[in-house]
Amino acid sequence: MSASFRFSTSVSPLQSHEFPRMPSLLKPRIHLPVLKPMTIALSRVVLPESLKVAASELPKTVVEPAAFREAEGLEVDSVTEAELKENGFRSTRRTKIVCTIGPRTCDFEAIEALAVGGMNVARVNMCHGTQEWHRDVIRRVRRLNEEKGFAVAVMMDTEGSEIHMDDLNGAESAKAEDGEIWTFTVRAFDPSSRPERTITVNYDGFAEDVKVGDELLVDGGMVRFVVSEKIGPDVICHCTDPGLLLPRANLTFWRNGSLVQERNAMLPTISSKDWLDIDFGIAEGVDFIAVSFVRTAEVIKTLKSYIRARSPKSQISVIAKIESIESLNNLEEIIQASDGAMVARGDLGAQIPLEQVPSVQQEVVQLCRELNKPVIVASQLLESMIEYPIPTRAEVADVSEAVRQQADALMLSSESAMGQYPDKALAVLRSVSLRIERWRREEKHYDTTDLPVVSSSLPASISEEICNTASKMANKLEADAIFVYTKTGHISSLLSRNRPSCPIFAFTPMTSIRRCLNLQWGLIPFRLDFSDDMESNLNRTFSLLRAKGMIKSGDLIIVVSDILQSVQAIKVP
Ligand SMILES: Nc1ncnc2c1ncn2[C@@H]1O[C@H](COP(=O)(O)OP(=O)(O)OP(=O)(O)O)[C@@H](O)[C@H]1O
Ligand SMILES: CC(=O)C(=O)O
Ligand SMILES: [K+]
Ligand SMILES: [Mg+2]
Repeated sequence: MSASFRFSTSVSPLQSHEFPRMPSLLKPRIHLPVLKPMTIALSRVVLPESLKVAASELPKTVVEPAAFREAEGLEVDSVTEAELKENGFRSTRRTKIVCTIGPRTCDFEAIEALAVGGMNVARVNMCHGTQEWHRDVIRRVRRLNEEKGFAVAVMMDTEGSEIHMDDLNGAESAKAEDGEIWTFTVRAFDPSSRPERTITVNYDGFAEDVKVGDELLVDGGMVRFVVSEKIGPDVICHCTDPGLLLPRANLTFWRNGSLVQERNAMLPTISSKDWLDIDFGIAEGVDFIAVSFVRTAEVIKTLKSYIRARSPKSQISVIAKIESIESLNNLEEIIQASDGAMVARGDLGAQIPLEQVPSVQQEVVQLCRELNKPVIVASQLLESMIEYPIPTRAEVADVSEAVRQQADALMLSSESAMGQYPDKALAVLRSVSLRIERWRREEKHYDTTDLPVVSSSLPASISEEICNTASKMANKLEADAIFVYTKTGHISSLLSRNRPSCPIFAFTPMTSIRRCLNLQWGLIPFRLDFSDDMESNLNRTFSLLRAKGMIKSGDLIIVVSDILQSVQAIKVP
């Protein structure tokens, strides 16, 4: 067995001989003319009929995201700082981590522990809890960022119009045994009047739509029932696969081996409750809105123009959750219209045969990279860690595969929301990511594939070419880091997309952009005010970073900026 395959419990600092440095390379420059920044025209908001009622219920004022403190100098969190100081650039983690915040992790200390453990994005799922609960969580994340210099972004995940069970009147779960008779109904009950083994379903057409003989799958098959009789609003079923029913668990029904989806298709992707949650998210200044059960690109476009109209200055990115058959049918248009995508394997696996999930994951990850959109791989990565302190070997293999595919981010769901070991689960994602990334680099597995052109105008194409060139240069010269100075964040995403072998230090004057960049592969975002004079920006950055011990003389840096369309290779003086 070669040394590089030897197991270690911690990620050891890489040996210096692994990164031969360029002997005496000083400032070769490739200069291109400075180009005018592009202006983006705002389109008018046209809400479809089905959304108009919901939208009219919303407050009329334009909501601005809450103001964030813009610190002086260079803003970076202590965890990144320590990591860079101790381990050097090469060993920083490239794959980002999203943690779902739930009852287990909602207090300030638990959120801080996740941030210290490497959480890049905190996700709140509007399926669960009240807006007040989520508001408290979002504000705690913001306080943590302000007090400790973190750039943890907040992602709000919409409930969507899936069919699901009620909240079991607050019970943690209910056990369905083999052969038991249960009633699924559209009638609602208060806790005192709920008949035994009766579940309310959130969708009025339910009893009309199911047929005797249909199979009812809870959470994609965790519990299974067969419909034996229909009595008015009540659907009588017997349990064929026993298990635990969890509050608000997702329901699908299957007929002759196929998912019944006609009815789902009539529900709006963004329900009236979702619009209220979206308004709440805009008001609270969330960084990402993840849209559940996206079916078409239209809904993404509508949401994006809605956000622009309500909060013109906000930087909210819209993430399309790929978790339905329709989303697969319209995949490219949906991803093109979005600011990123999530492979939401939980619901996806309830809609397509499980054995198709891995190839869909690979396809979505690849397509996102081609279209320059960040992609998150989500659900059941470390499911067993809800209960156990170590993952199964199969789970580690699954995480490794997502890292090997170079997805931008991995996501914890129940593991961090309500599991017993949120910090340990996070540590597993972190160490597996580091190990697999290092393995790829050692095997020189970094990508040299030519990515398709994404830019549609000349200035944008120039930026894109510069980023492709800079990444290739960084790989060939075995640079220590790429520095990118960006006001909008766009060029840093074009660098990230190349998956270069060294990390990318992204300097941006906006706190909100810094948070958004935290979802993207390989970017280490810093907040920094910079001028149009790149020479002085560089000198300032070098001295700030050197003072913090985060870079040292002789480090080879490739520099790109959206001020000056140029690539520079510089040795830190
Ligand atoms: N805010 C919350 N309050 C209470 N429980 C939560 C909360 N957020 C998550 N949970 C619990 O954690 C579990 C996993 O959370 P997560 O949001 O990832 O799953 P999910 O509901 O299956 O996702 P989705 O509905 O987006 O497909 C939930 O089923 C729920 O039990
Ligand atoms: C995350 C999510 O929504 C899913 O996996 O279904
Ligand atoms: K959701
Ligand atoms: Mg889902």
